Amino acid sequence: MAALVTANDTIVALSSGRPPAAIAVVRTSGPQAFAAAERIAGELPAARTAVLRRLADPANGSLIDQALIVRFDGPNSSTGEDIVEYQCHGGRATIDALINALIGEAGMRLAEPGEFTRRALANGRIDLTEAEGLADLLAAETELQRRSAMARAGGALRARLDDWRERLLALAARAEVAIDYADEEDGAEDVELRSAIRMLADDMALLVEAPRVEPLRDGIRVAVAGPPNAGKSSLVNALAQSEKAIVTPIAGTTRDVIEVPIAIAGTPFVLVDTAGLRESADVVENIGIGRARQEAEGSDMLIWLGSSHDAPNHRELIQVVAKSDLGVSEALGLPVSAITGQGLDQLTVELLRRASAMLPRGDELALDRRQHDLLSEAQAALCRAGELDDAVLIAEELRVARLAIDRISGRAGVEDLLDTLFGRFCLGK
Ligand SMILES: Nc1nc2c(ncn2[C@@H]2O[C@H](COP(=O)(O)OP(=O)(O)OP(=O)(O)O)[C@@H](O)[C@H]2O)c(=O)[nH]1
Ligand SMILES: [K+]
Ligand SMILES: [Mg+2]
Repeated sequence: MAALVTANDTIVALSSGRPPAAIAVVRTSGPQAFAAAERIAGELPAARTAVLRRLADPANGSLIDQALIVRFDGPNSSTGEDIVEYQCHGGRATIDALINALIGEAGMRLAEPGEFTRRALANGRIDLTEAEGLADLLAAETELQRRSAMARAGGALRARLDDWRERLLALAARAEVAIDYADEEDGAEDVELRSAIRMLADDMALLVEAPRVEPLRDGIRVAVAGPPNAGKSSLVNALAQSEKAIVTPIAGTTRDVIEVPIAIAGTPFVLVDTAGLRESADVVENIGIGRARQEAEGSDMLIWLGSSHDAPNHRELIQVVAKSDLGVSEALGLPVSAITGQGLDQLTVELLRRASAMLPRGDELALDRRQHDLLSEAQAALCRAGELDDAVLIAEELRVARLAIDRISGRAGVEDLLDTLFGRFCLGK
């Protein structure tokens, strides 16, 4: 893998949570990590053995703290570099004193967010899919999010990609042989090669079609839409069990799109309250209505409170008949009442039922959009290759597929992506 960062600097950061706390973990990684630790803590312990040491500031000899220190030797460390971890007392002043002493040493500086992980990636300790999984793991708030992120952070996707890459290289080698012996017409070998290519394409197709990470990461977007005064905001509040949206008897109360994140049984949803759809002369309301239409079409699910004749086209449309306590005139749809609570349980069950088809199950592998698009590219190239006769063209499609796989794992062409990714990390990770 290409070197992505020049690691002449040794980086320092508080890797544990916000102080004060019982214990803080300060990490250093880079070529000066051991030398700095020796000056502050004295002789270093054997690798991967925690020892208690007095920490003193080399600048003036004053005692900073008594702390456990652990040393990890590169390249077999989490970053691939020499690492020293300090587990000191977790008071603000203690942490500051230690960090100041560390960055006072030659070649040492504060780390940027995600920089430890970035170095792990640059040194091939993890691949891009594991770094992305780690970012999701740090952000996970529900149990479902945690398990899915764990699978990716733990290298399940990396292993799959590595396997595919090996197979692609082997197929490419066979295609090269076919090019060299093109004149000697060995039809049997061609048929075998093409069927091996199609098998690989089928393997990839399974993951291309699997549920995606985004609805799990960001919550499944459920638009609540319909005519003015249909009871949309009341329904959102009832589902969220909290008065998030303004409710009045005045038609046209809601103008902006209001997002209310909720978790139902560990599944993340974002309820989206919208402006009532109607012809309006009001400029502001019209903007809101435009946004409401966009949400109604673009959301993962749509709860529709209007007449079924006016319902927008949506794959996941849930037709409800609101204000059922006032009597249900139209038999089509699920009767719900924000006032009595009728139908709310059935509605939640329906949301969960549809959600389960959109979400990766447990630790089932799932891709995000970028990974999905690249894997589709690879798979499409293999499908084309499986139909070709000319070994030169087959070899070219195999190369296209391998490049796409390499971009998923970060072996090729991802520099533009790294800043965005590591911006999501906390300091010290
Ligand atoms: N009886 C009854 N009244 C309801 C129910 N839900 C809402 N209402 C009333 O209907 C009126 C409109 O409710 P909202 O929730 O503001 O309706 P909306 O669809 O968000 O309205 P806009 O944002 O203006 O489009 C309010 O007076 C609510 O109290 C219900 O289930 N039963
Ligand atoms: K209203
Ligand atoms: Mg409203």
